[in-house]
Amino acid sequence: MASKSYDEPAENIPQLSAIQTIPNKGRGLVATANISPGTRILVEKPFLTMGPAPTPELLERRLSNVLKTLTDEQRAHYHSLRNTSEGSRYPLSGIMRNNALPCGPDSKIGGIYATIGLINHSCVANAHHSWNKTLEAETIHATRDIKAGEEITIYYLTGDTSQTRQRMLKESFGFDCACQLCSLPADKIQASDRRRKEIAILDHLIAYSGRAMTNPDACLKDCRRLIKALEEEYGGGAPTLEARAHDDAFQICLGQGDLARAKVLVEREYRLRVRCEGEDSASSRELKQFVENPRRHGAFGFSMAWRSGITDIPVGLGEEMFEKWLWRL
Ligand SMILES: C[S@@+](CC[C@H](N)C(=O)[O-])C[C@H]1O[C@@H](n2cnc3c(N)ncnc32)[C@H](O)[C@@H]1O
Repeated sequence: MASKSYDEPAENIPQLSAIQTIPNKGRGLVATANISPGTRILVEKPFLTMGPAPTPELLERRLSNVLKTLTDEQRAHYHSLRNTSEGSRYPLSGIMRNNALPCGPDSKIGGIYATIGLINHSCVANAHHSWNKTLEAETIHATRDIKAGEEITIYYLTGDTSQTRQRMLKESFGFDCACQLCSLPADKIQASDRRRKEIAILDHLIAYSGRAMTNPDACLKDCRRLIKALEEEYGGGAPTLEARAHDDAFQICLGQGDLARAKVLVEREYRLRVRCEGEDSASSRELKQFVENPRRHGAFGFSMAWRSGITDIPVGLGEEMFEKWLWRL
């Protein structure tokens, strides 16, 4: 896979962050101004990309060849990155494994970034990273309010209870997590674990084969409980999980021919997507067509038991009554 060196940012955005040393984590990125949710903090092209190779020897050789084509500064940066399999026969591949981000949701191509690659993990992250196909660059968006001086963090992995997370972070990335959640006293971590177990159970129930069709009412209420549990655990910092729960609720209503609720739910899902990826991301664009016309979605009209039209969205209800209507309480 070819490597490319990019020095110019993909688009002009104000400088909102700076690289600093973070206790127990090495380098990291810190906000230099107050940042509100949905703000695009960074857009960056990888200075090196690499796909899988048939053998470890070949991957190591390819990386070695690609590194020769980079500038001294980029090469030095690559060698400064963490390699948790130090001492192994394949040091360059170790750095790649520990630091690359996939160039797209299902992409096997990994990219190495001068700045984004220095963002540390948190189990309650305040930012989201995603590959923007149009810009051919990785973007970082704030998902929660970030105060000037606060560290900007992303998820290397999400979900799971603390023990499982710690084990997976150690196995996959070679570190003991020192994030703000993992540093809390035991009783607070236990409370978080309980919420995460509830989230996992609800996820499982909603996805349970055919239940959305055989018991849509119960499934819709589980979506609402899941969204509430996510808000409680992540404080708005898990918009992709919240978006997925809204998508499930959207499809349940569509399946019952309920265009009014489907429209409200897909609008909420769209806002969550935009908050973490921007309006120009592929998934935001795809969702926009369903916001404009939910009927376009293939799930529409499996049954027409809850039949409604878009004009049936109630107007003039207070927030509480509107939520009661939306979730069929
Ligand atoms: C992609 S790098 C991030 C930049 C890195 N801090 C550096 O100085 O190069 C990933 C490495 O950062 C450190 N790191 C990231 N998140 C961490 C966390 N939550 N707790 C402790 N160390 C962390 C670990 O050493 C991990 O292997």
